[in-house]
Amino acid sequence: MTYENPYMKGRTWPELNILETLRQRNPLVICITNDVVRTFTANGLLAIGASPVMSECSEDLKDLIVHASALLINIGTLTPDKVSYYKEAIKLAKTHEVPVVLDPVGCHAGAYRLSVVLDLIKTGNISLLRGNQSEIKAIYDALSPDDTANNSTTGKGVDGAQVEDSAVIAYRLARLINCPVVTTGEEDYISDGIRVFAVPHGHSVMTAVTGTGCLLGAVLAAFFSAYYPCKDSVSIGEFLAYALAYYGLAGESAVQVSGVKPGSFSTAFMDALYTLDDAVLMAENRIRPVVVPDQLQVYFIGGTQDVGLNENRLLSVVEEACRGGVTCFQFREKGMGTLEGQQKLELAQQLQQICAKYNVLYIINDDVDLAVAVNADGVHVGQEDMRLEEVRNLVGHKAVGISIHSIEELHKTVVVYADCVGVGPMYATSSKPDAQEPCGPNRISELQAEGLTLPCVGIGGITLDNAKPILEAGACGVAIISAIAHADNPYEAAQQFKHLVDRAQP
Ligand SMILES: Cc1ncc(COP(=O)(O)OP(=O)(O)O)c(N)n1
Ligand SMILES: Cc1ncsc1CCOP(=O)(O)O
Ligand SMILES: [Mg+2]
Repeated sequence: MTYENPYMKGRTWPELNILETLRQRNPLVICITNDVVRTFTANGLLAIGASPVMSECSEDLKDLIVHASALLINIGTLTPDKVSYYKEAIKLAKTHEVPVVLDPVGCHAGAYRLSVVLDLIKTGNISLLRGNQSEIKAIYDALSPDDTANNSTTGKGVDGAQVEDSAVIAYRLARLINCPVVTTGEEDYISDGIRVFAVPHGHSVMTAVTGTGCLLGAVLAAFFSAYYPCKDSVSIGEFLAYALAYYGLAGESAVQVSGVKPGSFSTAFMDALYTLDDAVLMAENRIRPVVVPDQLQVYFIGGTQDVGLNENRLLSVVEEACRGGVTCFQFREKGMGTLEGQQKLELAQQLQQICAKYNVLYIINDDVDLAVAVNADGVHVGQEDMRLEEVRNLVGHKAVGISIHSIEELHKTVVVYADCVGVGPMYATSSKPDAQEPCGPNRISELQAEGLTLPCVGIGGITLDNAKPILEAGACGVAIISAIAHADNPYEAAQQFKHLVDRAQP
């Protein structure tokens, strides 16, 4: 039986034909790249169906940029005289609305490289930053406004070492510099500053072939040309996750042919980039949504039932809460007199626009069909709602949250299908008439001692005065209805919760 979404009235999301779109467009990718990888990059771009051109001076670039779909700047063989060219290229790209991918090769290994990269980022016109985990961490450490960044450098030379919390760093850096960040390593991560995805594809032999990292930067640049036609059905973060998955799958399939032999692999990899198609990409990708603790810090929940059944009031409270610094919003429309059908759909879309404006993660409560119809960032379900496995099948790479009240419920929950957890009620609540008995903050540490590793928030009866023990017990954040929705000033309330969580966390 085919799945009917009541909000979509026979309409379905169009199939994602990313590779076909890219190949049809045959995008011109201008590469300002390093001396070591030019041929490999050009061959790789041709193999994926793009059109490469290498450019070495601005006189030439002025002519080329008008036809370009993307510009790659790779600082691999950096010299001082190249820096003004990079800057001029970025300026030209901005004038012609051409996306710029920056590959900050080796910036963790030398202060000069790092200062150049920071200068280029400061132009505010980088569309995607792609580096290995050490490079991305070095940039994050240099730009991070607080002392949460650890200024130790990891890795030497241009090959990166594994860096803990790469997903968190990608998310934070994407927000800091306002552009998507890809960080590659044993597992790759991409964040657009709202969502985070893990892409566990590729093969270790790829690190034995010089230029595989640099070619990835060029490939990601080419993918920008295929994003526009897909943008209504997939976020830029998820789209770039597909690009990473394609690249890694090509690596895996090449190894099947070549074996673990760098020379033969190199040839087989070009063949695989050329032959891999959308059917394989869609069927075999192992892209995983990741919820990082930062996304859950201040998790506001609301529906018209929380604001006197007044839609406009809800819109304004949510906008104020987003402006005040909530990191996540859940649309929970539930109870007597609340909206249904088309009216609920329209309100969900308006709320989604507000969240997008403030880079706030947008979750739908209970109503999986609605989450699919509006293409929300995620969905939250409880123990009595749709089964997690079924939810996962319907929502693909959206974030999935689950409620857990007790150790018994933890044992009943198939956590592999979930990405985060709401634990509660922590305290007595008047916002959920059918809530269970309060379980108190210690329930969080008990669940973690019992094996819960997913990031979690406490929920239920939380105020500024009783939030701290929840964070001390191990929650990443607090989920709140009334303390924001009923506040005289929801903006200030949200801001105070954000300060409280920031202070409580290292
Ligand atoms: C973040 C978060 N945690 C828990 C809940 C409660 O979900 P559920 O138990 O399904 O109850 P309802 O909210 O559906 O009444 C939640 N919504 N969000
Ligand atoms: C949805 C939900 N789930 C458990 S308690 C609760 C209500 C939280 O609302 P409030 O923050 O007003 O207590
Ligand atoms: Mg529910």
